[in-house]
Amino acid sequence: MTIAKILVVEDDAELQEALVDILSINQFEVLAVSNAEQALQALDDEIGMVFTDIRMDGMDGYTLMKKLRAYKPYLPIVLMTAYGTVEQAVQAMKHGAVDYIEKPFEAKLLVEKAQAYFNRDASSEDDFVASDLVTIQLKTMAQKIAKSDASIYISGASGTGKEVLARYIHAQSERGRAPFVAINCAAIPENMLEATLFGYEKGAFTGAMKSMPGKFEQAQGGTLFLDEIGELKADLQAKLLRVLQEREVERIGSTKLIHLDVRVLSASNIDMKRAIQEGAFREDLYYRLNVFPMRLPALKERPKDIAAIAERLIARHCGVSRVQPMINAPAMRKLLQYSWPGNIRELDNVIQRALLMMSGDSIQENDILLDDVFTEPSKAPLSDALAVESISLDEEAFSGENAVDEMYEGVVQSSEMPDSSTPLWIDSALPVDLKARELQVILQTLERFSGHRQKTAEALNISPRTLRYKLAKLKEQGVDVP
Ligand SMILES: Nc1ncnc2c1ncn2[C@@H]1O[C@H](COP(=O)(O)OP(=O)(O)OP(=O)(O)O)[C@@H](O)[C@H]1O
Repeated sequence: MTIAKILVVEDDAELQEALVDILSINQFEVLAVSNAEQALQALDDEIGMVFTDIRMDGMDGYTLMKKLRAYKPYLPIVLMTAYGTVEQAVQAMKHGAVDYIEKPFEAKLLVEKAQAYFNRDASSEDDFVASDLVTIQLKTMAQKIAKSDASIYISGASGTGKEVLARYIHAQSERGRAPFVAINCAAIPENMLEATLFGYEKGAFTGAMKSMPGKFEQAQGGTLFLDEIGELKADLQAKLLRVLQEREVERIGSTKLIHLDVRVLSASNIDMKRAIQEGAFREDLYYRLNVFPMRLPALKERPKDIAAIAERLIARHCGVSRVQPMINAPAMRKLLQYSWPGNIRELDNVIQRALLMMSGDSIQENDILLDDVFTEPSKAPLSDALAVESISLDEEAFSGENAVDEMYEGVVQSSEMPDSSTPLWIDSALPVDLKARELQVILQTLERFSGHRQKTAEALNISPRTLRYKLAKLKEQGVDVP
């Protein structure tokens, strides 16, 4: 079994050394790196917690946190902030950091945080939230087949929770305490995929400075999850088939065969039957992967999951340091009536926005910003809507007292009218949503530029004066502006 480690990301060599010493003395396994790029490279299933500095050359700690979150939604991340960035750290906690510590800190505090969060990775049975009959049945089925070593192929649209289901199957299996290694076949550059999957020996190709085990080897004793398997090119499909048949792998540049004890789970959101018919995917490989097929329905096909998963997402984003708000009835109705084309990933975004937007102690209807604010009524693509928005933002004339309202008028008038007989402006929810959308665009852009006003104004294509005016307005309304 692998030993979980704490990843420390700190560019100050002396501080890094001190952190490693303190954690090691307190019996934690530690891996230290000096920047965010190295942290992303070092990330594997052995990392059970991250302490990261915020200001670093290259990618900063916030961006790192977001990337880590996308890859490992439950990984505890603690930000180490310098004086003056605490407010931003608090803001970052709304986006998924579980905690922060202000520099300089005492060794005792570091150890307390490590003890509180280390390995509090929630990849447990409770992760796969199931409240709708269809998902409850799927979960029961998953529990049964988890006990066997059968290959399972999970189909379902993007964001329906295929990886969550795969983790659940692994956790329920006898391999549950061994590694779960996930690889997204579409996310790795084609020329690196073979080496990533099967490993390589030092000198096997230019840049192979040292030998590396592949994902198959890393998953020894456990489970390998091959996501977006439909993206594999023909030559790799043939190699994968051979590895699955022989249960042996050969690193690139080596002739030594390594025996594998790995269960393989795979998933895809493309129509594999069609890919086979079109000759893009090997039928023999598909049947080897698909000993047991499971299909995750779209979120709209399992409406009873919406409330339960929304609550779980709120709990995840609030962590231990923020009181978890309730979703009031009109807000919940809005969630239930929506079609969720992006499934749970989209629900996750909506919940994060709501947590950012809300001001009282519960999430209200206006805090729910759906992606269809523009697309559904006007059938115009979101990009068009944003273009309209940025044209409106551009208008200096809008820096007056009624600027916001004038802006919405402009948007409504310049939007394409729906063919239905209901005029757009009769939709009473629209101006509120548009205002909220503007707030969201501004805050996201500000965040992207770490609060830098000039860069934010340039990116939004508005003058710094207009931005200042809008930020002042937001502050007046009680919005926490970074
Ligand atoms: N049943 C569930 N309960 C709670 N959270 C869930 C559930 N299913 C999915 N999620 C959350 O939804 C997001 C998307 O899930 P996941 O990555 O598993 O989807 P996916 O189908 O594998 O997506 P893709 O096809 O794009 O890789 C993640 O944040 C995940 O934690």
